[in-house]
Amino acid sequence: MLDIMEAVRQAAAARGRSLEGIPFPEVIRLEPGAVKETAGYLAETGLRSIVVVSDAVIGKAVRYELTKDLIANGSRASLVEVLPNAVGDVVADEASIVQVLLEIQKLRADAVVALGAGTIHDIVRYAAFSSGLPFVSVPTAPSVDGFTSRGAPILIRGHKHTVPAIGPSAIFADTHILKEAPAAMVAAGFGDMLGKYTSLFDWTFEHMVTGAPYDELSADMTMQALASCIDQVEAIGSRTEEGVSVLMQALIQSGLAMLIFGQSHPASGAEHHLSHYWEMEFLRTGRRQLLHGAKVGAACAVIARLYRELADSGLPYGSEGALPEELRHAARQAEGRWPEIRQLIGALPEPERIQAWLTAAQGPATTEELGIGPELVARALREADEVRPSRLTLLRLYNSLLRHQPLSS
Ligand SMILES: NC(=O)C1=CN([C@@H]2O[C@H](COP(=O)(O)OP(=O)(O)OC[C@H]3O[C@@H](n4cnc5c(N)ncnc54)[C@H](OP(=O)(O)O)[C@@H]3O)[C@@H](O)[C@H]2O)C=CC1
Ligand SMILES: O=C(CO)COP(=O)(O)O
Repeated sequence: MLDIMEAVRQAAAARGRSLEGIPFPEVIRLEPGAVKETAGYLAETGLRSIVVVSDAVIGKAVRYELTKDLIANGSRASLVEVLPNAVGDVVADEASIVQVLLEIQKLRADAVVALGAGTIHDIVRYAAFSSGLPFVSVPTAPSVDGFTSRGAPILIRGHKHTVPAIGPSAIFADTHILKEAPAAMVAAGFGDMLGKYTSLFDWTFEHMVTGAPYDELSADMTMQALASCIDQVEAIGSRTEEGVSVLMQALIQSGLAMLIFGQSHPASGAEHHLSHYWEMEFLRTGRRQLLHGAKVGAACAVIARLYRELADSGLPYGSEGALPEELRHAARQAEGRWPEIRQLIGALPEPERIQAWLTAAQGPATTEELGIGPELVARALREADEVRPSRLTLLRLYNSLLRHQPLSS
């Protein structure tokens, strides 16, 4: 398998792009048995007082072996099981973060290990960042692209904010462990990657109509990671060693693209805003959470359908004069550049194609299959852009124009 960092360096060099100052992980291992290297890395780095964070779901055997290795390497180790909320979900919220912070303080820790999937990583990246400590990533499922990113999407008083934090100092992705992850989590990782079709479109759109920063290297890395998953969808769905490795490599690469750009634009557009909206709604109404990537995959098809309709109908102009200046300017730009924008929308896969890929990856393909009803889908389409008002997705411009339409008599 191609060394991931070497591929990044080559891609950057081909563009004459400097990677100076970007806080990449020192070590990226994606191989069978990689978890065994964790304790040695920490000891060699002089990090001896380690808090290992997981939740009860992770196999006791992995936690036991890791803790045993840390002690054998002369480290002090403390294991924290993040507790679930009232409905039984471990979520990245204030309570979980404080639970980890208290343990870090009690042990006077030098470093924190995230042993888990996306949620555990976000709790740890924020708690470690707040404590000025490094964290090491040991992913247990190829379910999200957040392992190597540096933004932490966390729930504060029920609202999903993404706050700056840190990426891992090292990542030990053990394919023996990843391959045993539930099929639904593997399919969710594929769904998170499929969402890059619409996130990359939205990023390009925002750049075109507002001049917001765009980074070709991050965009190309993300697109290439997505293409490798499409290419291997059958192997991913069958959870072969090769399929799971390709998926995990893509998720790491997509996370690195966010790390390089410094924000999540390459990986997160309107499809993520729909997913976050549904997550917040489930939390508010006391329902058990759905997997992030499963929501993103289904939302990608919903957004692709809407954008294709807009390509045919055009945006609902007429009220742009009532928009705040920034949005008014963007609306004018979008009007002027509509032929190019239509062409970009035309390059998005058809929603049915997206759903067929999700099915091939053994995941839910539609919002109905996920248990998200039509009313909630429609409401999210109308309101989800408010989850990230600073991002000018096509959904946000469309909704802003609709919201400012004069009331008809
Ligand atoms: N920072 C970023 O850039 C990104 C962050 N995210 C965030 O990630 C979160 C979602 O993470 P996701 O991975 O989908 O789900 P979770 O981390 O919530 O994991 C879901 C459940 O699966 C369990 N689990 C993990 N690994 C295994 C395994 N090998 N076998 C059995 N069960 C396992 C988890 O336990 P455990 O908790 O121990 O892992 C948990 O109980 C969201 O909050 C999302 O916003 C998503 C993408 C990017
Ligand atoms: O989930 C993400 C990328 O997959 C990041 O999401 P946000 O941009 O909403 O933080």
